[in-house]
Amino acid sequence: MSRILIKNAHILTMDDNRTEIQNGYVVIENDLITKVSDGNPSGFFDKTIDAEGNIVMPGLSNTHTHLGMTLLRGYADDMVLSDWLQKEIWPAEAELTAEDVYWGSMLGCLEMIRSGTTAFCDMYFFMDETAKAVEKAGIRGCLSYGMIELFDEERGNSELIKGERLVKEWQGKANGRITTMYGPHAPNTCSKEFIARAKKAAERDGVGVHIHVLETEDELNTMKKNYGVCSVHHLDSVNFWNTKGDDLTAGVDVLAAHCVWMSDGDIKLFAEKGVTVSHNPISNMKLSSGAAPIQKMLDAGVNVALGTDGCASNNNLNMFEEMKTAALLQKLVTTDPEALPAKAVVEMATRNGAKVIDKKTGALKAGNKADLIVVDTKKANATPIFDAYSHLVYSAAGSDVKTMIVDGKILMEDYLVLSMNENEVIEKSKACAIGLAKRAKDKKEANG
Ligand SMILES: C[C@H]1O[C@@H](n2cnc3c(N)ncnc32)[C@H](O)[C@@H]1O
Ligand SMILES: [Zn+2]
Repeated sequence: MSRILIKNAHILTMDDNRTEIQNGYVVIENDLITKVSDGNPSGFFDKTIDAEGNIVMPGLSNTHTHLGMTLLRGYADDMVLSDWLQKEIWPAEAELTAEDVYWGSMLGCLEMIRSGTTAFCDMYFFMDETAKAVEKAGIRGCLSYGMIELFDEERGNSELIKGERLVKEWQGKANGRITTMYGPHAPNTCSKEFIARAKKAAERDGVGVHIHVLETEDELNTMKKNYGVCSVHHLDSVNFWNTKGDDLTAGVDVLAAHCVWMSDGDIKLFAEKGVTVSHNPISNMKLSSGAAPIQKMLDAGVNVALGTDGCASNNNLNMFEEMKTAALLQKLVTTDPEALPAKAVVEMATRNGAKVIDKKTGALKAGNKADLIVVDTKKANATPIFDAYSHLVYSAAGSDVKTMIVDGKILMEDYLVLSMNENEVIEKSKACAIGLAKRAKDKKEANG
């Protein structure tokens, strides 16, 4: 058995009581937390980490990513979503290879480790490669193959097979660090019949579903024009939002990314059904998609988590930036400075996201999995700290994350990443990105 002690910590447990402990310690035995307390620890430890008064908290959960897209960081900016996807991103993605996605995913894992994200929910292609990267990097990943049916039944059949294969092969692998979901892309790229089939498969396999919904006003208008209802009600007619399953036995998580154009009725429905929303404020602002009504969702009792979206629309995976932006955006659009206070944002970025990834993460307490970070407070931007939540949201940087433990393993210690060769990942992913961009450009020119 391996025993790790983290001592002299300013602990934010993020448990049900949001207990905050000054001068506390955490004991980790193998992959689990066995004690979180103040006072003096006793016993023998294989490894002691002196937190020196730094903040120790659950690792952050990035609940909406397209990790292989990390290679497309900065590939096409300053465009409207439909043009951006159809004219730039999808043609480039058509040139992706398995090797590209492996190194893009490794790069994404590296960036997440360096900025405090211990777990993420992904939807992309060549997912075996992302799974291999997660296995190697040591973090936690909830992976879905992005199924784009395009209202073509035959294409839908083959997409569903790919989605199923990921679930069958990877669910629970890497000591449970890898989990899976079904990922029907969106209600304006997939028919509701197809999305309903994906949901049924998820219930059968006991895994969740991950979808984009009401990201743009254009989606809302198109759905209303074509079906007479918005995306949320369109999919409610096939029970897509039910988290209990048709037979009310097998509960599955439903993760809805963006949710910018939600009506009050949609919000009420999500609260009743127990849907988790992944709010992606930076991507929504960058693509001018709009501002999701997050304070309203929280008031209605919706479980709202936070995500960065892919690296081509953000353009990074830094959850500290996402936290600050989320808070500022709600204050701006509601003209209410009390909207989305710092503590609520930290809840979104930790425990709320953890609910759809692994229910034994997202809070530091005995019995939970040991997924945590140490945030360095010996910094100018961390002086003084009157309130730890305020510091994390309004002043801290991703690069202040000093040490990370996932599943009881130290992935980064004192700013040194231990689970991969950082230079190799940067060089290999850069070479892949250059090759990918060149193939995409050549193809574009050949097509005139
Ligand atoms: C899984 C699929 O989702 C696409 N994708 C990436 N970003 C977004 C977004 N903001 N909205 C919709 N789709 C997106 C990826 O480019 C991939 O094609
Ligand atoms: Zn997305």
